[in-house]
Amino acid sequence: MPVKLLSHLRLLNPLTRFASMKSDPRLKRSSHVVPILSRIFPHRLKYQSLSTKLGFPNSPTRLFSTRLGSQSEVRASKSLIEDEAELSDWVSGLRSDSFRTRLYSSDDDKAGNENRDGDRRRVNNERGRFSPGKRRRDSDSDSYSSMSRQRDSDSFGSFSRNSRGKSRFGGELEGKKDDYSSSNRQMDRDSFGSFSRNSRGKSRFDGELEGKNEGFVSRRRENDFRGEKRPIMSERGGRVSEFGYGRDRGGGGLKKGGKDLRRGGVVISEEESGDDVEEDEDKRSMKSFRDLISEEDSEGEDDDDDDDDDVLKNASGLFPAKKEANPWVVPSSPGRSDSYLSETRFDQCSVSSSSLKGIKDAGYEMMTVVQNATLHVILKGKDVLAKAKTGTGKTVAFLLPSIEVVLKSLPIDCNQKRSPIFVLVICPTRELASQAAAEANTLLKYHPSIGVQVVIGGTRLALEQKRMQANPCQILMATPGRLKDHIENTAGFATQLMGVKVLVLDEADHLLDMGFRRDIEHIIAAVPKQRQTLLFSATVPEEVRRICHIALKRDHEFIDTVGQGTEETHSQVRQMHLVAPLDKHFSLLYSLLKEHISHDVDYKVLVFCTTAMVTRLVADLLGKINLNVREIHSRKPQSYRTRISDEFRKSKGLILVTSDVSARGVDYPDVTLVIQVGLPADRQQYIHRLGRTGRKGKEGQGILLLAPWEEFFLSSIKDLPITKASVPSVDPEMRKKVEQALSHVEMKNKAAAYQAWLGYYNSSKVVGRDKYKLVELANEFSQSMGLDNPPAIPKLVLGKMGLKNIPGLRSK
Ligand SMILES: Nc1ncnc2c1ncn2[C@@H]1O[C@H](COP(=O)(O)OP(=O)(O)OP(=O)(O)O)[C@@H](O)[C@H]1O
Repeated sequence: MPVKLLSHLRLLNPLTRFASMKSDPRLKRSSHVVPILSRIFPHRLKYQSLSTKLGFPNSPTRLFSTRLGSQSEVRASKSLIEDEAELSDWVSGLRSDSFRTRLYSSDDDKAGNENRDGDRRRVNNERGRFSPGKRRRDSDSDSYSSMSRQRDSDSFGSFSRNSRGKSRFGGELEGKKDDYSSSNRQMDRDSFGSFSRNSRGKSRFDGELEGKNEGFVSRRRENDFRGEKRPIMSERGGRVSEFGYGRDRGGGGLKKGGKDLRRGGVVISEEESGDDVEEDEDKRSMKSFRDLISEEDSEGEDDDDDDDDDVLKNASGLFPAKKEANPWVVPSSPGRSDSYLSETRFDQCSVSSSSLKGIKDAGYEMMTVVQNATLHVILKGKDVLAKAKTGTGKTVAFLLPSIEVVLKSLPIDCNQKRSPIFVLVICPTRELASQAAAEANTLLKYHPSIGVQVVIGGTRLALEQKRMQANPCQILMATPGRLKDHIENTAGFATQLMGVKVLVLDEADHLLDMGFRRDIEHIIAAVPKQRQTLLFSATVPEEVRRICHIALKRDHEFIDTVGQGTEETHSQVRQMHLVAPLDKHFSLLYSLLKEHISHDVDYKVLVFCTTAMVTRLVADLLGKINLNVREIHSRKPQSYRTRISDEFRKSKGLILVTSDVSARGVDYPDVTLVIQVGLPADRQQYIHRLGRTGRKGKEGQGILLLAPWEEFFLSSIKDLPITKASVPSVDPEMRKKVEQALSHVEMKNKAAAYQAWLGYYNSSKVVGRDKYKLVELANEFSQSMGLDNPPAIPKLVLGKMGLKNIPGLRSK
C-alpha cells in the first residue's frame, strides 16, 4: 500500500531531473551564477535512482516621543525594587563608564554624554494607549487587522487571554480587538510554559521609584550612534575586510541605503540612510493582513471522485519496491550536511573562557555560519540585523556576545541585588522565550553570577513578579505583551530596564510587523537609547529593511548569511505542494501520514493547520484513526502545551498537529516531515513552518496541501525549490476510515472549526473579498467534515465578520 501511493507523487518540474547534483554551498556563495545552478541542482537525492525514475525532486528616522511625567510613573502595590534611586545612579554610572568604555570608542563616549537624558527615559504610560491591565482586553471587534495578528498565535483561534479575570469570548473570531497590540498579546498567551533561571539565591533590589517625573522627549536621531565606525565593514572602496569579507556590490545587496560586502555567502551592509523610511501604515496594514490570509478552499466534494482510487489499486508496479526508494520518506537517522557550520572553532574566538567551557559542554565545537559572521561585529558593539536560515544557530549567535557584554558590565564588586537587566531578549512566543532561556542557561553554566529570567505570561503577573524578586537577573527573555505588563505594573521594573545594554529582537521581522509594532515601540522607549540592538530572523522582507530603524541605529550592519538570489530554505529539505479539492484533504492527509509512518518508525511529523479550532478538529480526527497524535494550540492550557511540547521534543513516532504557535523558532530535533494544510499566512510563515525540519543540516521533507483556489499562494514562493506533485489517490478503505472517524468527532468541535475556518478565510484579502463565494467555500469545508448543513453561527459573530444576510449561512 505505501508503495502504491508513491506513484502519484510524480513531480512535474523537469529541472528536478538534475537533482542528483549536489550544490556546494561554498560555490554558491562565491558566485551569483551558482545560485541559479543550485536551483537547478538543488540537492543530491538520497534515493537517487528512484527519484530520477519518478522525476522527483530531491531533493526615516523614526521619532519617538516619550513624554515622561507623572503619568509615566508605574506603580504597583508591591515594589520589586525599593531603592530605585540608588539603582538608577548605579546604572547611570555604569552606562557612562564601564560599559561605554568597553564597547565604544571615545566618540561614543562623547555622544553618550550628549545623550544622557536618553538613558533616563521611562515608559510613556499614556493611558489611552498603554493603559495597564485594561488595554486591549476587551473583545469588541473582529477587524481584519486583529485577525491578522491573531494568526500568529492561532489565527482565528481563540482570544483566550485575560489572566485578570476578564471574560473571554467563546467564539474563535471573537475577542479580537481593533488594536493591533491586543492580538500580539495573544501570541504570548499562545506560547508555552515559563522558564526561570537564576536560582542562585540572588536577592532583589528593593526600592521606591524616583525621578520619574522628568519629562522629556526621546528621539531617535540620525547620527545618534555612539559606536565606532567600522572602517572595514563600512568601507566604500570595496577592499577586503580584516574579517575576510570581500565586497560584492553586484551581488544584489541593498537596493538603497546600504552598501554590501559579501563573501562566503555573507552579505554585510552598512545602512547609510534612514530618512527614506517612509511609514506607510496603510500599506503595512494590508501586508499584515495579507499574512493572515490563509485560506483553503473547497470544492468538490464528490465522494465519487474515486478516479484516483483505481490508480492506487493498479499502481504497485509503478512504485519502487524498496521502501528506501520512497521519496516521501525521510530516513530514521536523517542524513546531515555540515554546510551550516563555518570553519571557525569557538575556541578561536575572543570570548571568555567560562563561555567557552559552556559551549564545549553543550557539544558545540565549530561555529555556525551565522555565529561566525556576526560574533566579531556584535562584540565590537555594532547594531546588527542578521538573516540566517532556520535551524542554523541564531540563538547562540546573539546570546554568546550578549553574555560577554554582561560580563564586562558587571562590576567586580557586583552586588547582584542591585544588578539591573543588561540584556533584554524579545521573542514573539512564550516558547521561544523559554527556549532562548534554556539555551542561555547552557551557555551560562560556568557563569554563576549571571542570571536569566523569563517573563512570558501564561501565569499571573504577580507570580512572575515574585519570581523576579526572588531571583534577579541580568538577562531577561520576554514576550512583548507580558513585558509591557511588567513595565506598566511592576514597580521598579522600568528602572531595571534602564540598565539594558543589549536589546535583541528574535524573529525580528515578525516583531516589527504591524501586529507587534506598537508593543515593540513601547518597549524600545523603555530601554536606554544608548544600547546595542540585534535583530535576527530567517526572513527579512524588504519592508523590514525599510523600517528596522525603529530599533536599529542608522549605521547598523545587515549580515545576510543567505544572500540575495539564494533560496531561503534548505536544499536538503524536499518541498512539494499538492493541490486537491477540499473534500479530499482529510483523506489525503491521512494517506500522506500513513505513507510516511510506514517507512519510518522514527517519524516525527508536524501538521500545521490554519486556526486553533481546525487544529483541534484535525487532531481529533487523526486520533480517532488511531494515529499517534498530539495537538498544540492557543486554546489549550499552558501547562498542557508545555507538557506536549516537551513530549514532542523528546519523542519519535509522534505526530504533532499544531497551529502557528509552533511556526517560528521552535527547535524540535529530528522532525522528519512538515505538512502544511491550507494556506500559510504568508511566504515568511511558510518558510518558518518548513524550517521546523531540516535543522542543523539534517534532511527533511515538507508538503503543502492546498485547494485549487489556493494555488495563488504558490506565486509568493515560486523562487523556492518547491515542486508540484501529483495528487496521491486514496483507497476506499482509507476514505471510509476517515469518514467514520469524522462521524465520531464531536459536533461542537466541527462547529467551532467551521466558524474558525470561515473567520480565517474571511480575513483573506483574496478569498474574503467575495463573501458569497467565501460562504460557499466554508460550506464545502463543512461538508468535508461530514455535515449536511453548516453549523449555525451566532448573529453577533456574523455581524462582526460582515457576513450578515449572506445566503448559505445559518445564524443563531
Ligand atoms: N555551533 C553549533 N554547533 C552545533 N549545534 C548548534 C550550534 N549552535 C547552535 N546549535 C544548535 O542548533 C539548533 C538550532 O539552533 P537555533 O534554534 O538557535 O536555530 P535558529 O537559527 O534560531 O532557528 P529558527 O530560525 O528556526 O529560529 C539548536 O538545537 C542549537 O542548540
